[in-house]
Amino acid sequence: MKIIADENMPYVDALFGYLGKIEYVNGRTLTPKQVEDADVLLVRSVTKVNAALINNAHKLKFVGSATIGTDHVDVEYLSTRNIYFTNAPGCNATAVGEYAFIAMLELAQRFGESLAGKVVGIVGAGNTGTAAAKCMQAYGLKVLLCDPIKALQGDTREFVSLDTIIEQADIISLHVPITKEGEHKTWYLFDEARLNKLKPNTWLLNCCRGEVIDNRALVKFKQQRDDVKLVLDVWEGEPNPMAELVALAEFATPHIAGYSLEGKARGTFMLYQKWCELLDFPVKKSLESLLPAFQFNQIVSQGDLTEGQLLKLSRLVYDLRDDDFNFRVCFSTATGFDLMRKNHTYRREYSAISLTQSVDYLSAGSINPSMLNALGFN
Ligand SMILES: NC(=O)c1ccc[n+]([C@@H]2O[C@H](COP(=O)([O-])OP(=O)(O)OC[C@H]3O[C@@H](n4cnc5c(N)ncnc54)[C@H](O)[C@@H]3O)[C@@H](O)[C@H]2O)c1
Ligand SMILES: O=C(O)[C@H](O)[C@H](O)COP(=O)(O)O
Repeated sequence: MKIIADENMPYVDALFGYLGKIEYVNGRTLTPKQVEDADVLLVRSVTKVNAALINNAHKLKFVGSATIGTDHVDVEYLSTRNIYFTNAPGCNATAVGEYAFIAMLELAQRFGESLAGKVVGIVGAGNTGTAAAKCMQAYGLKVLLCDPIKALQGDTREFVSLDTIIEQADIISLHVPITKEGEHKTWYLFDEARLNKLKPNTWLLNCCRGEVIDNRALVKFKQQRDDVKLVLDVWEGEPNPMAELVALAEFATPHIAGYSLEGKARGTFMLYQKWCELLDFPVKKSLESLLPAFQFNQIVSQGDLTEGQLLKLSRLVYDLRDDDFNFRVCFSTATGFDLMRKNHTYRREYSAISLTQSVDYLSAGSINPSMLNALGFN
């Protein structure tokens, strides 16, 4: 069996190696010729899987995308060809949630503010939005959720309108899929008119898809409204984001909010599980056995933990400043965006750290251990 896999997908050898011959490819430049004799195609979000790519791949029976988003796949076409398709819903939700939370801690520190006490509006309360909300709520922040689709589906959480979020939230974090049609379409959800409604000093984070914000309008808006702070992980026109916008963002990264080792491993693992299920093979491997122990896997706390110390602790698993710095150096070269993603050093999730507290830990005013556990620490 021939398995074609994106070179940026970890653990393919460990999970699929015994099933066939694996060939690694650059997902962005993959050609029809390269997939012609594939039985299995494993991709990430940069590969457009459509008739143009797989028309001549007559043996192809399985396409797996180790991602949450599916906007790069023509799912209808795959179904007309009877090719099984699966993605990996939720695989990197924790990574995205922690990225958003850590970015907020970073903004607070950079601008001499306290994150505690702020109201956060989450737009899109699915896997990543819920993971982000979990961190915010663990830290005691008031969270407003906007998800008209979930509300209609009977989700029992409390939801508010997007207008309410814009009016009331100090921080807005976007977690919707990109959709171009329908009542709830998200393409340019934040257009010029909506951006102009943002209240003073709003922090706006986009970790979902670049086109959810009209990037040109955002440049114009931010040039006039520097009180608004931006954290942008995704961009219109990837892998070539607008240079003006990168310069205006407080934190800028190349679509790596979901790039924790756990998140990427989970993505590949979910495809492996689906493939085994389909062939009625036993699942012989476990996700835990793939992950190495983290360098700082145990932390002993000697006392109070302030917001600044929580940020320092968070930087052990993920230092956003490094990615922001490296991105600004490399994004404008022809391959900079993709190379940074390819060579990205895997960060870990909070769960990679176990906390042990010394007896005097629980003093007044400290961030207590149950809060850290709720954030995701072990
Ligand atoms: N930056 C990254 O690395 C990264 C990682 C993972 C996912 N993503 C992107 O984030 C998107 C969301 O991921 P997820 O796992 O949370 O998906 P999900 O499907 O679990 O949740 C998305 C939610 O958005 C809601 N929604 C849709 N249209 C909306 C609208 N107009 N207003 C408010 N809510 C709306 C849906 O009802 C759903 O609950 C993915 O589709 C993907 O494009 C990016
Ligand atoms: O949809 C997703 O899951 C993310 O956008 C994904 O993690 C992006 O990473 P890529 O697949 O491009 O490596």
